[in-house]
Amino acid sequence: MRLEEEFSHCDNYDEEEEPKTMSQCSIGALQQQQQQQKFVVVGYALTSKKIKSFLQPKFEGLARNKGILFVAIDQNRPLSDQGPFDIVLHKLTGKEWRQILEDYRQTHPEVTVLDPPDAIQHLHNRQSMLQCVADMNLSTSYGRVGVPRQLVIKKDASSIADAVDKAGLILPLVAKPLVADGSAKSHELSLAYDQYSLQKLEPPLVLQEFVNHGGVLFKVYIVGEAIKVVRRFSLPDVTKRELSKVTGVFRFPRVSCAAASADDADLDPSVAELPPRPLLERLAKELRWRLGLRLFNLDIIREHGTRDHFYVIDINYFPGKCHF
Ligand SMILES: Nc1ncnc2c1ncn2[C@@H]1O[C@H](COP(=O)(O)OP(=O)(O)OP(=O)(O)O)[C@@H](O)[C@H]1O
Ligand SMILES: O=P(O)(O)O[C@H]1[C@H](O)[C@@H](O)[C@H](OP(=O)(O)O)[C@@H](OP(=O)(O)O)[C@H]1O
Ligand SMILES: [Mg+2]
Ligand SMILES: [Mg+2]
Repeated sequence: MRLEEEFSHCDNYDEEEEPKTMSQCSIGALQQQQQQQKFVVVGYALTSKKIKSFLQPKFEGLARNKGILFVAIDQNRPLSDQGPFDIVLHKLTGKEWRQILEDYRQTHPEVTVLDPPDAIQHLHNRQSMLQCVADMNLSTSYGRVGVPRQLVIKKDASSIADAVDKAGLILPLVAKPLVADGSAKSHELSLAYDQYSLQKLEPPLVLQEFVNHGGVLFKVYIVGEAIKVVRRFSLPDVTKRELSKVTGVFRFPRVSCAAASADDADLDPSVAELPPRPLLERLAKELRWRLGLRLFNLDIIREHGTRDHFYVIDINYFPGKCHF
């Protein structure tokens, strides 16, 4: 079932209505509302960090006014004893949890599990994450979309320089932990400027060619068939001059996450121009199908000096700051 269909019978709710919190709704009023129409019940299993960022009271109130109820899943009780749910929304890691969800999907085909755990697992490895984009080889009259050239190093830091040389990768390189499981460590990235310093890196990792993109990236949020694009500040370009002078490996912070939105900044229009909508729609549609996911975002950059050469550098499941 399409995500939009799940919510379609909520469409007669007044969007402008002021959201009410649970405490504002009297039990009687809630029961009356429940009798009048069917609620869409979303069972959620999220980390406390995610609950804080995503399930804010205002959002829950707005959802309730639209006929959508969020109910916490108790991880200490069997999932089948809870609910009934129309949707299970989750972002937890661990083999045990994945198995619980897979079993539940088999026994409850009428419930939409957002999203299937195996499909999400695909994004937890930075190599398999971008494989779909590479396979797609998208090239249209609006532009082309690829992934930066990259190399996986499973172990042995002393062999990295040779491997990079053999693969013909061009410095500087972005070093990213191979596993992207949402842990703080999985977001510890660094930029390596010279061959000699590569031995300082800690495998397992992915080494990706750094693509100059004018210091701005685009985050494309995908929720079912809806997409939303925002600008974020990113790493600045590395000039040839800088590359010839600088040596070493430099850790960098989660720049696109921490940085303020670049949407209102005074930017060079050729850098700030959003990627063409038809190109993003085609990319999103294909990725939804290939990844089997309905709730994710991707980071895409435009190669500086070009109008239409794009690179996807990251894909995240159920990201934090959806701007819908
Ligand atoms: N190949 C690349 N070329 C240029 N800049 C890059 C490249 N890869 C990453 N970056 C920069 O590093 C940042 C972090 O990289 P990436 O998005 O892969 O990490 P992440 O930890 O998964 O981020 P997120 O918080 O979005 O999950 C990007 O937002 C971008 O600024
Ligand atoms: O909406 P954007 O700016 O893209 O930020 C998200 C990141 O891209 C995701 O990688 C984070 O999720 P993980 O920490 O599970 O990777 C995600 O963390 P969250 O799931 O804890 O909210 C966000 O920080
Ligand atoms: Mg990213
Ligand atoms: Mg990421």
